[in-house]
Amino acid sequence: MKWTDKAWTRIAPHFDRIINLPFNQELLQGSLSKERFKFYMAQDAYYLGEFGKALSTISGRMKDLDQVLAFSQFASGAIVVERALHEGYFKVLGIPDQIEPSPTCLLYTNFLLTKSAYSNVEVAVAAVLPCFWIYKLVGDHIYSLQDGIGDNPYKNWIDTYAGEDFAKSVAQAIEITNQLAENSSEALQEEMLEAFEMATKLEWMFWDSAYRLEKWEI
Ligand SMILES: Cc1ncc(CO)c(N)n1
Repeated sequence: MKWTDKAWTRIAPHFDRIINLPFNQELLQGSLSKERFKFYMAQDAYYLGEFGKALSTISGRMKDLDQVLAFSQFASGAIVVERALHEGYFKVLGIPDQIEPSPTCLLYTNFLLTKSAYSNVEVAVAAVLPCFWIYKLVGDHIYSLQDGIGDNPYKNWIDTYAGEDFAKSVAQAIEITNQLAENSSEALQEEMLEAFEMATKLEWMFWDSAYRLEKWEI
């Protein structure tokens, strides 16, 4: 059994909960409030910058040069999307350039940065995989279900993650993770599963926190 099959079994119930989150249901219907989308966009721009740094760190820790290249391309991809948000949605929605990360956003990005720097590189790769895989599946799900996509104000955003370019990166990330897992001990594979599950939960929390417009209590 491939590592990613085991990983999927582990997170399947979390994935159902992600699909059913009010944020994603309303995004799909196009009824999500501007305020919530704006909050999400600002937090996601912060997230993408830190995610890019984590991917870059992983790139430098890889042995295989094809994998160094793949992760450095993923890193630039994340920063390119961050820049596009700044030039597109930030201007349209009136989001300030300096963003204070919400508690959940800080928790998630710090989790990724810590794993990428201090865990075995196999675990680091497993920790970033949900950022690819979950977004692809959520993007595809929303894309396939929504009626009259032309009318959805969030069409551009949905297209980013249901598109061909992102699909290629996701397939590559999945393949690399399986290659690394094949050469890892049972114990290391289990550690990879734990990191993968934790990141999946953090993805759930990220959408949930945006819907709640999460604030610092102090
Ligand atoms: C929180 C989050 N996870 C994953 C992605 C896609 O890489 C994104 N844009 N935002």
